[in-house]
Amino acid sequence: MAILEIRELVAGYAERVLIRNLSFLVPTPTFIAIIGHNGSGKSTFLKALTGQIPYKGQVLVQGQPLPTRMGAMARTLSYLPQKNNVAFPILARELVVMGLFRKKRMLEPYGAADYQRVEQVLDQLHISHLSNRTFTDLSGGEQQLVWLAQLMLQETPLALLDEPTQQLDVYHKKRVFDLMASWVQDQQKTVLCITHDLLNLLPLQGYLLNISQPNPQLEKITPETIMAHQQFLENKQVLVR
Ligand SMILES: Nc1ncnc2c1ncn2[C@@H]1O[C@H](COP(=O)(O)OP(=O)(O)OP(=O)(O)O)[C@@H](O)[C@H]1O
Repeated sequence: MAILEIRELVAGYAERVLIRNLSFLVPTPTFIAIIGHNGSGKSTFLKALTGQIPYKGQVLVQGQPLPTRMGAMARTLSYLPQKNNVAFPILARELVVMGLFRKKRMLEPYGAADYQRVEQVLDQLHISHLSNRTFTDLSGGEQQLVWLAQLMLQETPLALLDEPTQQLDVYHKKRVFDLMASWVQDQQKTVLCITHDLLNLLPLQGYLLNISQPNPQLEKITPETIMAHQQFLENKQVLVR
């Protein structure tokens, strides 16, 4: 049974279809880099998968349609949007621990073991020093890493990430791509990640999905395919749909 199957997905906004008849099948846990020009519809695709905008077609995870109830969806899928705002001062570790919400009963407090898990993921991201800092005081890149830590705690079979490395320095970019590779290889997760950092994909195993192409299809990541898509994106104008 396929881990993920997308059948004839059509999505977009009023009068503006951005994703047209997209179909692909992912047989085993894998990494998929979603690439394409600004405005080509990458975030729109993930918004459709997370039920934030209406779509036509089918999305099957382990043979089952994605649940529409938020609680049930949270067991299958974690999602890191491109922008995520917090309007109140909260310690980084308190934001991260919320990644365990679906494992808790209503109003059940977080305990020592939960905070230990938090410290583990902060350590994996090499940001243990941020644990006790006020989230709203952190830099853009630091905040991005804290959100990633929260997503890691959710431990869902499918993770959707919208430009998780956008604001990161080269060290943390590499760290995050390495971690995503390990979620797939060691934990059998399927990761869909929007990115403009094509060169960071070179050491990874998985697939590219170029949403700027007229009929996007999965292509195996190899140095040759990455360079071909890099050139395509550098030279082709944005497709106006
Ligand atoms: N709610 C909306 N209503 C109408 N149009 C929208 C809406 N949200 C996004 N769009 C438009 O849809 C197009 C695709 O947007 P989307 O965010 O999917 O692009 P993207 O490929 O993720 O781009 P980027 O690389 O810049 O993040 C853009 O032209 C955007 O202006």
